[in-house]
Amino acid sequence: MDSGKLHISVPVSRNRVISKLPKWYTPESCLQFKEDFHGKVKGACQNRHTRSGGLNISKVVVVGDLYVGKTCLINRFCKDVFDRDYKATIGVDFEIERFEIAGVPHTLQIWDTAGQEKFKCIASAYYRGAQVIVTVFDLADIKTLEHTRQWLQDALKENENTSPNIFLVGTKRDLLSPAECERTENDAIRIASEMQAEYWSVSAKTGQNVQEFFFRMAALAFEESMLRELENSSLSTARIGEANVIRIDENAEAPQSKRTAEPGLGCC
Ligand SMILES: Nc1nc2c(ncn2[C@@H]2O[C@H](COP(=O)(O)OP(=O)(O)OP(=O)(O)O)[C@@H](O)[C@H]2O)c(=O)[nH]1
Ligand SMILES: [Mg+2]
Repeated sequence: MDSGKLHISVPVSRNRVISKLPKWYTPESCLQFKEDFHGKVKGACQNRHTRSGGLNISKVVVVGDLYVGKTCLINRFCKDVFDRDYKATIGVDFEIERFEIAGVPHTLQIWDTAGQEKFKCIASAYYRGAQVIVTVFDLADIKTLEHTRQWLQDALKENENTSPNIFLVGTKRDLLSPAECERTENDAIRIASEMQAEYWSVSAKTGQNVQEFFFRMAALAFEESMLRELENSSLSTARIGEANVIRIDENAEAPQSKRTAEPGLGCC
């Protein structure tokens, strides 16, 4: 063991293993048509060369109007549950999801923010450092789609020097007929292309497209993070541990699962 480092071997659950780059939702809604990971990333994964020693984390921030279904979407993926009763998110919550992608461990830190206006300034304090921004709207409530531009603008303001991956996600697909869904999707895809976002329609209630969306997002975030790391470490590379090994700095603050920020601090 390296001095000052603690090695923890925790297996990634079998349903979080991604071996190939997952496909887009539809070709019209997609920005990246490649069928496989970038050649440099595949090479690095095969040789298991990264600098991070396997502690590879992407921060995902989920934003959108109140009641659009952000929390339900995250809970469907992370816990495979659906709650029909509305419980507003107070400030922010977060979930940690660990994956093995192309044989390399990768973690998503998923920040679920409150849509209610009174919590906006608490939530926006957590936008900084996002590698992925997920802008969510309700397919059955068209004005929530119009508001996504503002949500994205606010999230990007806190990430000016980076280029986060952007997704636009329409929820509650189960509430719409196929014809209604198609009409709203056409509008959403137009807005997504203005935002330079990839578009997905999902239902947290039925689970439709939820895993597919999170796998695609995790894989693209992983690829970006690997490319960034390869660029930064072209001279000094270190061999990472075997897959499923996470190396944690003892001095680093350990992330806790599901933490709720205290409301009432600061400006709101
Ligand atoms: N039919 C249906 N209802 C959904 C779906 N997703 C969420 N809902 C319902 O929509 C309501 C709001 O869901 P939440 O996930 O709490 O909404 P939110 O965006 O997190 O809201 P805030 O935390 O206030 O920002 C709840 O009553 C859910 O049961 C879905 O896919 N289908
Ligand atoms: Mg919520």
